[in-house]
Amino acid sequence: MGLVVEVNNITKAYKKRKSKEQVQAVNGISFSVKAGEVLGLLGPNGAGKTTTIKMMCGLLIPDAGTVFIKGIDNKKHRLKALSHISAVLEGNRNLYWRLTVRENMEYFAGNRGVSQKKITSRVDDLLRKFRLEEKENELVNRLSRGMQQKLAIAVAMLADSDVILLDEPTLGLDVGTRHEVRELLRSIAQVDNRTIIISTHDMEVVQDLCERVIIISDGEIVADDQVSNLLRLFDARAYSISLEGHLNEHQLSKLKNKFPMFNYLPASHHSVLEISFSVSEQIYELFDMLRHEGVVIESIDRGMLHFEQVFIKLIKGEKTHETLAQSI
Ligand SMILES: Nc1ncnc2c1ncn2[C@@H]1O[C@H](COP(=O)(O)OP(=O)(O)OP(=O)(O)O)[C@@H](O)[C@H]1O
Repeated sequence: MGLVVEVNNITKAYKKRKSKEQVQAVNGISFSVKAGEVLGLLGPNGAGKTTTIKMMCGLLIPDAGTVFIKGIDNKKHRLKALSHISAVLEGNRNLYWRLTVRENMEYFAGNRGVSQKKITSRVDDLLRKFRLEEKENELVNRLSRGMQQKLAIAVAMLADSDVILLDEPTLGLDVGTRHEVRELLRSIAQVDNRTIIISTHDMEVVQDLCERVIIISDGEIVADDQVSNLLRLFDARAYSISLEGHLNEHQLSKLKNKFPMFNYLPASHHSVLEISFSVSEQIYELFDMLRHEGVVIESIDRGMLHFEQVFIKLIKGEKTHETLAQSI
């Protein structure tokens, strides 16, 4: 499979408004994306995800580094490179609020080069697929946030772009609409075999949709791997340990000093320690410590991890990209 997106060592600093200080939003990020890949960009607030997306779709020019879309430099041949991209940015900024749903679709279809003959059938098709037919004559500013978001994604689907960039597609949506948007994205990814890059805080989007995830923290990549690999790697080191009786304050603080990532759940006659380790040998250190403190272990089970916990570990610097690669 060919590379559709190549991001090479991009950096971007913003000037703070009132001072001369600079914020280094993106600090030397490189990655490439293959045709048909669904990639998640994850990171805490202010990590640099939106800045990265904006540099990919030509809304911001990197201070250094290059972005190639289908082998075309998006700085030197901006329009040609961008003809392969559709982007849905935060806040549905790509919609005209005083036009109706259908008018928006028709306007953008023409704008993205869909031939006059095909516009009606293409728009009808997408309105049906996105379940927006009943709202086709509604002004966009009267739509709910979820409908606006669905329309913004439908608009991005009008052109047959090779790459779809989505910035926070499920932000601020209720549970039902979030689910619906996830299902739509899944069908787009599966049926159309397009390259999709999604920046998100929504772990369900990552776990359900993305094959691969890049985690950004402070403008740098801290992990770049298949979601399944990351889950497996940390899953093997997560345990749920049932203890006789309860731990006292002193024992808890000793644990905290040595193993910062644990959950202590006291029940009536026993307690449960949910704990995960950065290296598996640490479990023996835990056994030693518990034995030394006279704590009796009732049972040990393998813990279940959700991607959210993996994410928190990576952000806390438990593993870097290099060490992850070595340990897989
Ligand atoms: N226009 C701007 N002017 C100055 N600083 C900015 C501007 N846009 C972003 N920043 C700063 O750059 C850094 C990266 O911001 P960015 O929006 O790319 O992060 P993000 O990962 O998308 O965050 P979030 O998840 O909160 O949307 C942050 O420190 C942010 O405050």
